[in-house]
Amino acid sequence: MGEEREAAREAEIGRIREEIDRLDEQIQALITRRAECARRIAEIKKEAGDAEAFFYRPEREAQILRRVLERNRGPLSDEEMARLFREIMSACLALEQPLNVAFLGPEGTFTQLAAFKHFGHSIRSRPLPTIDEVFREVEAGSVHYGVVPVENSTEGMVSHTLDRFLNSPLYICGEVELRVHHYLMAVGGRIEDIRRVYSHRQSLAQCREWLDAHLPQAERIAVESNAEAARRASRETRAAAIAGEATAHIYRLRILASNIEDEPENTTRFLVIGRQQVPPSGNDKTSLLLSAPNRPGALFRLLEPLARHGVSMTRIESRPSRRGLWDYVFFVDVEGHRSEDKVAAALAELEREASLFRVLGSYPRAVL
Ligand SMILES: O=C(O)C(=O)C[C@]1(C(=O)O)C=C[C@@H](O)C=C1
Repeated sequence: MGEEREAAREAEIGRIREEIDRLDEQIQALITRRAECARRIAEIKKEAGDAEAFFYRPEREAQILRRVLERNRGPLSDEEMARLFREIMSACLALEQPLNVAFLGPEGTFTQLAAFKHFGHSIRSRPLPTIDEVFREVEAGSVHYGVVPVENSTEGMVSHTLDRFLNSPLYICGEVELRVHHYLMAVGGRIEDIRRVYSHRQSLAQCREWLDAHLPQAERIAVESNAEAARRASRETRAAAIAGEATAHIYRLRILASNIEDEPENTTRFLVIGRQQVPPSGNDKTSLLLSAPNRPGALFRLLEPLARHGVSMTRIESRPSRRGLWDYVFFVDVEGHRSEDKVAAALAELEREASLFRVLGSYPRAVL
Protein backbone atom coordinates (compact mmCIF):
# COMPACT_ATOMS: atom_id res chain seq x y z
CA MET A 1 0.00 0.00 0.00
CA GLY A 2 2.78 2.36 1.08
CA GLU A 3 4.75 1.43 -2.03
CA GLU A 4 1.79 2.14 -4.31
CA ARG A 5 1.29 5.57 -2.81
CA GLU A 6 4.98 6.25 -3.20
CA ALA A 7 4.85 5.21 -6.89
CA ALA A 8 1.79 7.43 -7.49
CA ARG A 9 3.58 10.38 -5.90
CA GLU A 10 6.65 9.80 -8.04
CA ALA A 11 4.51 9.58 -11.18
CA GLU A 12 2.75 12.85 -10.30
CA ILE A 13 6.07 14.62 -9.70
CA GLY A 14 7.32 13.21 -13.00
CA ARG A 15 4.33 14.68 -14.87
CA ILE A 16 4.77 18.09 -13.25
CA ARG A 17 8.48 18.06 -14.08
CA GLU A 18 7.62 17.41 -17.72
CA GLU A 19 5.42 20.49 -17.61
CA ILE A 20 8.27 22.46 -16.03
CA ASP A 21 10.59 21.28 -18.82
CA ARG A 22 8.12 22.48 -21.47
CA LEU A 23 7.70 25.83 -19.68
CA ASP A 24 11.45 26.31 -19.33
CA GLU A 25 11.84 25.72 -23.04
CA GLN A 26 9.25 28.39 -23.78
CA ILE A 27 10.73 30.84 -21.25
CA GLN A 28 14.18 30.38 -22.74
CA ALA A 29 12.91 30.88 -26.29
CA LEU A 30 11.11 34.06 -25.17
CA ILE A 31 14.17 35.40 -23.34
CA THR A 32 16.22 34.77 -26.50
CA ARG A 33 13.68 36.68 -28.60
CA ARG A 34 13.67 39.49 -26.05
CA ALA A 35 17.47 39.70 -26.17
CA GLU A 36 17.33 39.90 -29.97
CA CYS A 37 14.85 42.80 -29.68
CA ALA A 38 17.23 44.61 -27.33
CA ARG A 39 20.06 44.08 -29.81
CA ARG A 40 17.97 45.57 -32.63
CA ILE A 41 17.20 48.59 -30.45
CA ALA A 42 20.94 48.94 -29.80
CA GLU A 43 21.61 49.04 -33.57
CA ILE A 44 19.07 51.84 -33.98
CA LYS A 45 20.49 53.78 -31.05
CA LYS A 46 23.97 53.46 -32.56
CA GLU A 47 22.75 54.67 -35.95
CA ALA A 48 21.35 57.78 -34.27
CA GLY A 49 25.04 58.45 -33.70
CA ASP A 50 24.83 60.78 -30.69
CA ALA A 51 28.16 61.78 -29.30
CA GLU A 52 27.15 59.85 -26.23
CA ALA A 53 24.51 57.27 -27.08
CA PHE A 54 22.56 56.40 -23.96
CA PHE A 55 21.69 52.74 -24.12
CA TYR A 56 20.47 52.66 -20.56
CA ARG A 57 16.93 54.12 -20.30
CA PRO A 58 15.93 54.42 -16.66
CA GLU A 59 12.41 55.67 -17.44
CA ARG A 60 11.67 52.69 -19.70
CA GLU A 61 13.05 50.22 -17.16
CA ALA A 62 10.91 51.76 -14.40
CA GLN A 63 7.82 51.46 -16.60
CA ILE A 64 8.57 47.82 -17.38
CA LEU A 65 9.09 46.95 -13.72
CA ARG A 66 5.92 48.77 -12.65
CA ARG A 67 3.94 46.75 -15.18
CA VAL A 68 5.54 43.53 -13.91
CA LEU A 69 4.34 44.40 -10.41
CA GLU A 70 0.84 45.30 -11.60
CA ARG A 71 0.55 41.93 -13.33
CA ASN A 72 1.91 39.93 -10.42
CA ARG A 73 -0.72 37.72 -8.77
CA GLY A 74 1.68 35.55 -6.73
CA PRO A 75 2.71 33.05 -5.57
CA LEU A 76 6.07 34.79 -6.12
CA SER A 77 6.42 38.01 -4.13
CA ASP A 78 6.66 41.39 -5.90
CA GLU A 79 10.33 41.56 -4.87
CA GLU A 80 11.14 38.19 -6.40
CA MET A 81 9.22 38.84 -9.61
CA ALA A 82 10.80 42.26 -10.06
CA ARG A 83 14.25 40.82 -9.34
CA LEU A 84 13.87 38.21 -12.09
CA PHE A 85 12.81 40.80 -14.68
CA ARG A 86 15.49 43.17 -13.42
CA GLU A 87 18.13 40.53 -14.23
CA ILE A 88 16.66 39.78 -17.66
CA MET A 89 16.80 43.49 -18.53
CA SER A 90 20.28 43.76 -17.09
CA ALA A 91 21.47 40.93 -19.35
CA CYS A 92 19.73 42.50 -22.38
CA LEU A 93 21.33 45.86 -21.67
CA ALA A 94 24.77 44.25 -21.27
CA LEU A 95 24.29 42.87 -24.78
CA GLU A 96 23.72 46.42 -26.04
CA GLN A 97 26.52 47.96 -24.00
CA PRO A 98 28.21 46.62 -20.85
CA LEU A 99 27.59 49.30 -18.23
CA ASN A 100 30.41 50.44 -15.95
CA VAL A 101 29.03 51.54 -12.60
CA ALA A 102 31.15 53.03 -9.82
CA PHE A 103 29.95 52.78 -6.25
CA LEU A 104 31.10 53.75 -2.79
CA GLY A 105 33.12 50.67 -1.85
CA PRO A 106 34.74 48.54 -0.77
CA GLU A 107 33.12 45.35 -2.05
CA GLY A 108 30.27 44.26 0.17
CA THR A 109 28.89 47.67 1.14
CA PHE A 110 25.19 48.39 1.11
CA THR A 111 25.93 50.75 -1.77
CA GLN A 112 27.09 47.80 -3.86
CA LEU A 113 23.87 45.97 -3.02
CA ALA A 114 21.97 49.08 -4.09
CA ALA A 115 23.87 49.19 -7.40
CA PHE A 116 22.96 45.56 -8.12
CA LYS A 117 19.37 46.11 -7.04
CA HIS A 118 19.07 48.99 -9.49
CA PHE A 119 21.09 47.76 -12.47
CA GLY A 120 21.02 43.95 -11.99
CA HIS A 121 24.17 41.81 -11.93
CA SER A 122 25.24 42.14 -15.57
CA ILE A 123 27.06 45.41 -14.91
CA ARG A 124 30.76 45.90 -14.31
CA SER A 125 30.77 47.38 -10.83
CA ARG A 126 33.78 49.32 -9.66
CA PRO A 127 34.30 50.05 -5.95
CA LEU A 128 35.81 53.46 -5.14
CA PRO A 129 36.95 54.55 -1.67
CA THR A 130 35.12 57.91 -1.44
CA ILE A 131 31.93 59.60 -2.60
CA ASP A 132 34.07 62.30 -4.19
CA GLU A 133 35.85 59.75 -6.38
CA VAL A 134 32.57 58.25 -7.50
CA PHE A 135 31.49 61.73 -8.67
CA ARG A 136 34.85 62.39 -10.35
CA GLU A 137 34.89 59.13 -12.31
CA VAL A 138 31.37 59.76 -13.62
CA GLU A 139 32.25 63.38 -14.45
CA ALA A 140 35.36 62.26 -16.30
CA GLY A 141 33.34 59.74 -18.31
CA SER A 142 35.45 56.78 -17.21
CA VAL A 143 32.32 55.06 -15.90
CA HIS A 144 28.74 55.43 -17.13
CA TYR A 145 27.01 55.86 -13.76
CA GLY A 146 27.73 56.10 -10.06
CA VAL A 147 25.81 54.99 -6.98
CA VAL A 148 26.16 56.92 -3.72
CA PRO A 149 24.26 56.84 -0.41
CA VAL A 150 22.17 59.88 0.44
CA GLU A 151 20.00 59.18 3.46
CA ASN A 152 20.44 57.25 6.68
CA SER A 153 23.63 55.76 5.39
CA THR A 154 25.91 53.34 7.13
CA GLU A 155 28.84 54.02 4.83
CA GLY A 156 30.24 57.43 5.37
CA MET A 157 28.84 60.89 5.77
CA VAL A 158 25.80 61.27 3.62
CA SER A 159 26.07 65.03 3.65
CA HIS A 160 29.13 64.59 1.40
CA THR A 161 26.80 63.47 -1.35
CA LEU A 162 24.63 66.58 -1.11
CA ASP A 163 27.61 68.92 -0.76
CA ARG A 164 29.28 67.37 -3.78
CA PHE A 165 26.37 68.40 -6.02
CA LEU A 166 27.28 72.03 -5.33
CA ASN A 167 30.29 71.62 -7.59
CA SER A 168 29.13 69.01 -10.03
CA PRO A 169 27.41 69.13 -13.42
CA LEU A 170 26.04 65.60 -12.92
CA TYR A 171 22.37 64.70 -12.83
CA ILE A 172 20.44 62.37 -10.61
CA CYS A 173 19.20 59.57 -12.89
CA GLY A 174 17.52 57.40 -10.31
CA GLU A 175 17.04 56.48 -6.67
CA VAL A 176 17.31 53.15 -4.91
CA GLU A 177 15.75 52.22 -1.61
CA LEU A 178 17.22 49.36 0.32
CA ARG A 179 15.89 47.65 3.40
CA VAL A 180 18.98 47.45 5.57
CA HIS A 181 19.54 44.46 7.84
CA HIS A 182 22.47 44.26 10.21
CA TYR A 183 24.41 41.16 11.17
CA LEU A 184 26.93 40.54 13.92
CA MET A 185 29.91 38.68 12.47
CA ALA A 186 33.28 37.43 13.68
CA VAL A 187 36.02 34.94 12.80
CA GLY A 188 34.38 32.46 15.16
CA GLY A 189 33.64 31.89 18.83
CA ARG A 190 30.66 32.83 20.89
CA ILE A 191 28.81 36.10 21.33
CA GLU A 192 29.65 36.26 25.04
CA ASP A 193 33.41 36.20 24.27
CA ILE A 194 33.29 39.31 22.07
CA ARG A 195 35.12 42.27 23.62
CA ARG A 196 35.09 44.78 20.73
CA VAL A 197 32.46 45.60 18.14
CA TYR A 198 33.47 47.57 15.04
CA SER A 199 31.03 49.33 12.74
CA HIS A 200 30.12 52.64 11.17
CA ARG A 201 28.71 54.91 13.84
CA GLN A 202 25.30 54.92 12.18
CA SER A 203 25.12 51.13 12.31
CA LEU A 204 26.22 51.13 15.95
CA ALA A 205 23.44 53.62 16.66
CA GLN A 206 20.90 51.54 14.75
CA CYS A 207 21.72 48.45 16.82
CA ARG A 208 22.11 50.16 20.21
CA GLU A 209 19.33 48.32 22.03
CA TRP A 210 20.47 44.95 20.77
CA LEU A 211 24.05 45.69 21.83
CA ASP A 212 22.91 46.85 25.28
CA ALA A 213 20.99 43.62 25.74
CA HIS A 214 23.44 41.11 24.25
CA LEU A 215 26.91 42.65 24.36
CA PRO A 216 26.95 45.07 27.29
CA GLN A 217 30.58 44.12 28.03
CA ALA A 218 31.92 44.93 24.55
CA GLU A 219 33.57 48.18 23.58
CA ARG A 220 31.90 49.84 20.55
CA ILE A 221 34.39 51.26 18.07
CA ALA A 222 33.23 53.47 15.21
CA VAL A 223 35.13 53.06 11.92
CA GLU A 224 34.61 54.66 8.51
CA SER A 225 32.58 51.90 6.89
CA ASN A 226 30.99 48.58 7.72
CA ALA A 227 33.34 46.86 5.29
CA GLU A 228 36.32 48.34 7.15
CA ALA A 229 34.75 47.02 10.37
CA ALA A 230 34.59 43.53 8.86
CA ARG A 231 38.17 43.78 7.65
CA ARG A 232 39.35 44.58 11.18
CA ALA A 233 37.22 41.89 12.77
CA SER A 234 38.69 39.36 10.33
CA ARG A 235 42.18 40.03 11.75
CA GLU A 236 41.40 39.97 15.45
CA THR A 237 40.13 37.49 17.97
CA ARG A 238 37.33 38.41 20.35
CA ALA A 239 36.28 41.16 17.97
CA ALA A 240 33.12 41.36 15.88
CA ALA A 241 31.75 43.64 13.18
CA ILE A 242 28.25 44.83 12.43
CA ALA A 243 27.65 44.87 8.68
CA GLY A 244 25.46 43.51 5.90
CA GLU A 245 25.27 39.83 5.05
CA ALA A 246 27.35 40.08 1.86
CA THR A 247 30.23 41.55 3.85
CA ALA A 248 30.45 38.39 5.96
CA HIS A 249 31.04 36.29 2.83
CA ILE A 250 33.66 38.64 1.45
CA TYR A 251 35.70 38.71 4.66
CA ARG A 252 34.99 35.05 5.49
CA LEU A 253 33.33 35.86 8.78
CA ARG A 254 30.76 33.77 10.60
CA ILE A 255 27.40 35.34 11.31
CA LEU A 256 26.77 35.20 15.04
CA ALA A 257 23.41 37.03 15.04
CA SER A 258 21.03 38.19 12.30
CA ASN A 259 18.73 41.20 11.89
CA ILE A 260 20.01 42.92 15.01
CA GLU A 261 18.78 46.41 14.02
CA ASP A 262 16.41 47.99 16.54
CA GLU A 263 14.14 49.32 13.80
CA PRO A 264 13.16 46.52 11.40
CA GLU A 265 11.85 48.94 8.76
CA ASN A 266 15.24 50.59 8.47
CA THR A 267 15.77 51.74 4.87
CA THR A 268 18.64 53.58 3.23
CA ARG A 269 18.30 55.67 0.10
CA PHE A 270 20.89 55.88 -2.66
CA LEU A 271 21.18 58.02 -5.77
CA VAL A 272 22.24 57.01 -9.24
CA ILE A 273 24.31 59.81 -10.78
CA GLY A 274 25.09 60.26 -14.44
CA ARG A 275 25.60 62.72 -17.29
CA GLN A 276 22.13 62.11 -18.69
CA GLN A 277 18.79 63.82 -18.13
CA VAL A 278 16.03 61.27 -17.84
CA PRO A 279 12.69 61.66 -19.70
CA PRO A 280 9.44 61.22 -17.72
CA SER A 281 8.38 57.71 -16.67
CA GLY A 282 4.92 58.71 -15.44
CA ASN A 283 5.83 58.54 -11.74
CA ASP A 284 8.80 60.76 -11.08
CA LYS A 285 10.57 62.94 -8.57
CA THR A 286 12.60 66.09 -9.08
CA SER A 287 15.52 67.11 -6.86
CA LEU A 288 16.50 70.78 -6.60
CA LEU A 289 19.40 72.70 -5.17
CA LEU A 290 18.32 76.15 -3.94
CA SER A 291 19.48 79.09 -1.95
CA ALA A 292 17.38 81.92 -0.63
CA PRO A 293 18.58 85.49 -0.17
CA ASN A 294 19.49 85.99 3.48
CA ARG A 295 16.34 87.92 4.53
CA PRO A 296 13.59 87.09 7.03
CA GLY A 297 10.89 84.97 5.43
CA ALA A 298 12.98 84.38 2.32
CA LEU A 299 12.75 80.59 2.43
CA PHE A 300 9.01 80.75 2.90
CA ARG A 301 8.65 83.06 -0.12
CA LEU A 302 11.00 80.91 -2.12
CA LEU A 303 8.97 77.74 -1.65
CA GLU A 304 5.56 79.37 -1.97
CA PRO A 305 5.21 78.74 -5.76
CA LEU A 306 5.37 75.00 -5.12
CA ALA A 307 2.26 75.12 -2.94
CA ARG A 308 0.48 77.51 -5.31
CA HIS A 309 1.00 75.21 -8.28
CA GLY A 310 0.04 72.09 -6.30
CA VAL A 311 3.49 70.53 -6.34
CA SER A 312 4.18 68.41 -3.23
CA MET A 313 7.49 68.76 -1.51
CA THR A 314 8.64 65.41 -0.13
CA ARG A 315 11.91 66.44 1.50
CA ILE A 316 13.92 69.50 2.41
CA GLU A 317 17.44 69.43 3.78
CA SER A 318 19.57 72.44 4.58
CA ARG A 319 23.35 72.55 4.42
CA PRO A 320 25.84 75.33 5.11
CA SER A 321 26.95 76.49 1.67
CA ARG A 322 30.72 76.74 2.39
CA ARG A 323 30.92 79.16 -0.50
CA GLY A 324 30.51 82.43 1.30
CA LEU A 325 27.93 83.68 -1.21
CA TRP A 326 25.00 81.95 0.45
CA ASP A 327 24.63 81.03 4.09
CA TYR A 328 22.63 77.95 3.43
CA VAL A 329 21.68 75.82 0.48
CA PHE A 330 18.57 73.67 0.42
CA PHE A 331 18.13 70.29 -1.15
CA VAL A 332 14.48 69.94 -2.01
CA ASP A 333 12.64 66.94 -3.49
CA VAL A 334 9.30 67.48 -5.17
CA GLU A 335 6.84 65.11 -6.78
CA GLY A 336 6.64 65.04 -10.56
CA HIS A 337 8.93 65.51 -13.57
CA ARG A 338 10.33 68.91 -14.52
CA SER A 339 8.64 68.61 -17.93
CA GLU A 340 5.15 68.40 -16.36
CA ASP A 341 3.26 71.68 -16.71
CA LYS A 342 2.67 72.45 -13.05
CA VAL A 343 6.21 71.46 -12.05
CA ALA A 344 7.69 73.54 -14.88
CA ALA A 345 5.54 76.55 -13.89
CA ALA A 346 6.52 76.30 -10.21
CA LEU A 347 10.21 75.86 -11.07
CA ALA A 348 10.22 78.90 -13.36
CA GLU A 349 8.93 81.07 -10.52
CA LEU A 350 11.29 79.49 -8.04
CA GLU A 351 14.21 80.23 -10.30
CA ARG A 352 13.30 83.94 -10.38
CA GLU A 353 13.18 84.12 -6.57
CA ALA A 354 16.23 81.98 -5.70
CA SER A 355 19.78 83.28 -5.52
CA LEU A 356 21.00 79.81 -6.47
CA PHE A 357 18.87 77.40 -8.48
CA ARG A 358 19.73 74.09 -10.07
CA VAL A 359 17.64 71.12 -11.06
CA LEU A 360 19.69 68.12 -9.97
CA GLY A 361 17.46 65.86 -11.96
CA SER A 362 14.04 64.41 -12.61
CA TYR A 363 14.04 60.65 -12.30
CA PRO A 364 11.71 57.68 -11.78
CA ARG A 365 10.55 57.07 -8.23
CA ALA A 366 12.13 53.88 -6.83
CA VAL A 367 10.01 50.97 -8.05
CA LEU A 368 10.67 48.66 -5.09
O1 LIG B 1 13.93 49.92 -24.63
C1 LIG B 1 15.14 50.12 -24.78
O2 LIG B 1 15.60 51.22 -25.10
C2 LIG B 1 16.09 49.01 -24.61
O3 LIG B 1 17.26 49.21 -24.83
C3 LIG B 1 15.63 47.69 -24.08
C4 LIG B 1 15.79 47.56 -22.58
C5 LIG B 1 15.11 46.24 -22.16
O4 LIG B 1 15.80 45.25 -21.96
O5 LIG B 1 13.88 46.24 -22.04
C6 LIG B 1 17.23 47.51 -22.23
C7 LIG B 1 17.90 48.60 -21.73
C8 LIG B 1 17.27 49.87 -21.43
O6 LIG B 1 17.75 50.39 -20.24
C9 LIG B 1 15.81 49.77 -21.42
C10 LIG B 1 15.14 48.69 -21.90
